[in-house]
Amino acid sequence: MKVYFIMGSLNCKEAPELVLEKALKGGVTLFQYREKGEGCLSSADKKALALQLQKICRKNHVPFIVNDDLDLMISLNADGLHVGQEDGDIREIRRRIPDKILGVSVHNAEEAQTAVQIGADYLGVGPIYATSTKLDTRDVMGFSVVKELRAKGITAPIVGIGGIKEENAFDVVEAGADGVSVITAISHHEDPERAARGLLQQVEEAYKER
Ligand SMILES: Cc1ncsc1CCOP(=O)(O)O
Ligand SMILES: C=C1C=NC(C)=NC1=N
Repeated sequence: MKVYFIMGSLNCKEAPELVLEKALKGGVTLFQYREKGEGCLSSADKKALALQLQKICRKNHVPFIVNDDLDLMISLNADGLHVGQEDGDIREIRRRIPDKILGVSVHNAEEAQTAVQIGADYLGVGPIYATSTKLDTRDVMGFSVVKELRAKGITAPIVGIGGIKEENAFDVVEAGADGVSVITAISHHEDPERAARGLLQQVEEAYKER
């Protein structure tokens, strides 16, 4: 969970395969393929890219997670799925993929408790900081939302998400997250390997403080 890279074709300035190769070299520990936004790939093109990125994750022994698209996840036999609060019935999804990683986006303790009770394997919490990558986010929460979830007894794995970069990753982990998930801090960086390495260093530094 330390450095959870998320991206799709629209988030990359160069070939997504190349960005992912570099990010993995820099120490990314988990990857999510999230093909979303105006003009994103669909059907055959989306599946073709997903297969390419899955192959690269396999080669690097990093789990490959699919965002939202349960059918794609099943057809690829991916390692898991990440869903939001609105992406269909989480109970139903858990029932259909009992042995896969299931990540759920949550925004407060109530949503977190429900997700854990249903059997979520990790929680994506945010947006922690302002982000222009996802336009329909809830209000920016700051890393205190992570502290609150821990204070309310949520012990499940948590990644913070939203506007996270090398400069602020430490605070998110120090607040109690197990890692950070990022899109543009890596995908828009001219050297994705260096970006990933810098994030990993900050996360591991914060681990020592806990
Ligand atoms: C998918 C998602 N969910 C909450 S914020 C966000 C976008 C995160 O993108 P970035 O890391 O570029 O801010
Ligand atoms: C919206 C999201 C929140 N958290 C994570 C980890 N992934 C997402 N796609």
